[in-house]
Amino acid sequence: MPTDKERMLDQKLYMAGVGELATDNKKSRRLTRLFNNTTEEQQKYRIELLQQLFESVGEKVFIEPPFRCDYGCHITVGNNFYANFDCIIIDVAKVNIGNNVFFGPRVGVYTAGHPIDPDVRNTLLEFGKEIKIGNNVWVGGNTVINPGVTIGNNVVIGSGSIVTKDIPDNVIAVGNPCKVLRAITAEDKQYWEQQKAEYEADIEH
Ligand SMILES: CC(=O)SCCNC(=O)CCNC(=O)[C@H](O)C(C)(C)COP(=O)(O)OP(=O)(O)OC[C@H]1O[C@@H](n2cnc3c(N)ncnc32)[C@H](O)[C@@H]1OP(=O)(O)O
Repeated sequence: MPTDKERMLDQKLYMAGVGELATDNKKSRRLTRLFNNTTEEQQKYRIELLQQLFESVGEKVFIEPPFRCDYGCHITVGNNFYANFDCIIIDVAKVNIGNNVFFGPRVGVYTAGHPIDPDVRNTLLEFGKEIKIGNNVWVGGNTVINPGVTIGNNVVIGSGSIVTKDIPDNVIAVGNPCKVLRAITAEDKQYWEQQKAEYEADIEH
């Protein structure tokens, strides 16, 4: 017979807050409280706390406090991750974040769902669906990523988007519900490389 935690990670209905889940949740509350009480002088300690909190953490990870999550131990973060203030990750299922991912302020990554039927919902049975975010992704501020969504590689999500369906590679996607606005092309690369060259020629070294 599986435990509630095993059913949760199998993306099936489970009862929150019981058994091992209660222990995991308490650990996460403690670590996020310690993290959110750190100062900017405590970067090394911040990383140590994230290493205890997350399933795995890459190099050069910077999360602006305050940060909140349900369990932490279901979150995998790649290299060069930056999350601006007030990021919330509800990780009742796995959340996999690739390399070079930037979050604007108030990004919500919500794996959790509740039954549509109120009688079943009111029993407090719930479920989670995994979220995956690829490499080289910038997620604009106040975006919500819904349960089960996969965002591809080289993607920009506009501010205030509600991402309800998968987003393919190499696009800008915006809105509620979030839809592809356009592809990211060689012209974008050329434009931004030009801007960078101008900066490098201009700036005092
Ligand atoms: C780490 C950090 O990120 S901190 C900084 C946080 N900053 C942000 O969150 C800003 C995020 N940036 C955006 O949302 C930008 O609008 C981008 C990057 C998605 C697009 O920028 P641009 O390529 O310059 O797009 P542009 O302004 O030309 O808009 C193109 C069209 O998309 C629409 N659009 C742009 N952004 C959005 C959005 N977030 N939601 C809905 N529609 C949008 C525009 O209204 C415009 O529509 P139109 O063609 O009908 O006039």
